[in-house]
Amino acid sequence: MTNRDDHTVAADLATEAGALLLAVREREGFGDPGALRAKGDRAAHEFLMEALARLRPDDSVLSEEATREERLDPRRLSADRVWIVDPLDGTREFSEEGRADWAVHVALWERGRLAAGAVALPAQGRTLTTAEPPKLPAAPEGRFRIAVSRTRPPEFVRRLADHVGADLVPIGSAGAKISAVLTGEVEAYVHAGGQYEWDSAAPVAVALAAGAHASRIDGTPPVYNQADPSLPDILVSLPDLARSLLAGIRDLHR
Ligand SMILES: Nc1ncnc2c1ncn2[C@@H]1O[C@H](COP(=O)(O)O)[C@@H](OP(=O)(O)O)[C@H]1O
Ligand SMILES: [Mg+2]
Repeated sequence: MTNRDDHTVAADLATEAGALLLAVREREGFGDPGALRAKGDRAAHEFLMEALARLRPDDSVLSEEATREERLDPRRLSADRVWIVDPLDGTREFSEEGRADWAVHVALWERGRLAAGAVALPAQGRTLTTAEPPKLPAAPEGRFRIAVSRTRPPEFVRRLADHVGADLVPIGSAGAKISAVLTGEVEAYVHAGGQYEWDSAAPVAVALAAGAHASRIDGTPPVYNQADPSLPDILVSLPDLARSLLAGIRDLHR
């Protein structure tokens, strides 16, 4: 089993789950957003669980949509390889007609590091993947843009933006926001106040493979496949902006 195979598996499964989600949206319509969200979550989760069991039967899986018992299964903690998946990130945006800021995340954690990952953006018709990491844009000279949650923007990010000379761009889904950094729609993503490993594992895998900066907001590396999957804050940016963003965050927290 080569590394290349894992990159391709991640990309193919994310893309295929994304196609399923587009079909669910098409079939169900937007009349009952709660039902649409539930059907999307379930369809993508079941597809990914079945596909990983078939293609990688010896590996563990940590999925947002697993039951609490499945997520707490201690076998994952002694496994060498764990797929960390978010079948539908940006669930709220998925259920809003016309929005394209939702994603499917498939990452592979292997012996302490993210080994492969893919973020499908089905409504944007693209998948970002470690199989072929995106080429990063150059950082702008002057003001830049920081992506934040549409619904739960951390309180300090507004002050951070003023401090470092940036504008805020609200976007749904952690995967869509990190992808926006990698494709040049924004230059950074800052989040704090709550999130889980599946929200960031796949997009961080792609970001790191592309040469972007990805860390906790205190500058330490994000660590995955922990007993408690809470990973409440994250900073992803073009590499040249990381130093001033981390310094700005430190200044504000003093
Ligand atoms: N304060 C918080 N606590 C827990 N999860 C959070 C959170 N803020 C954001 N998230 C999760 O991070 C993902 C991106 O959120 P946002 O679009 O607001 O930036 C969403 O994942 P899901 O859509 O998979 O639930 C959301 O649930
Ligand atoms: Mg999520």
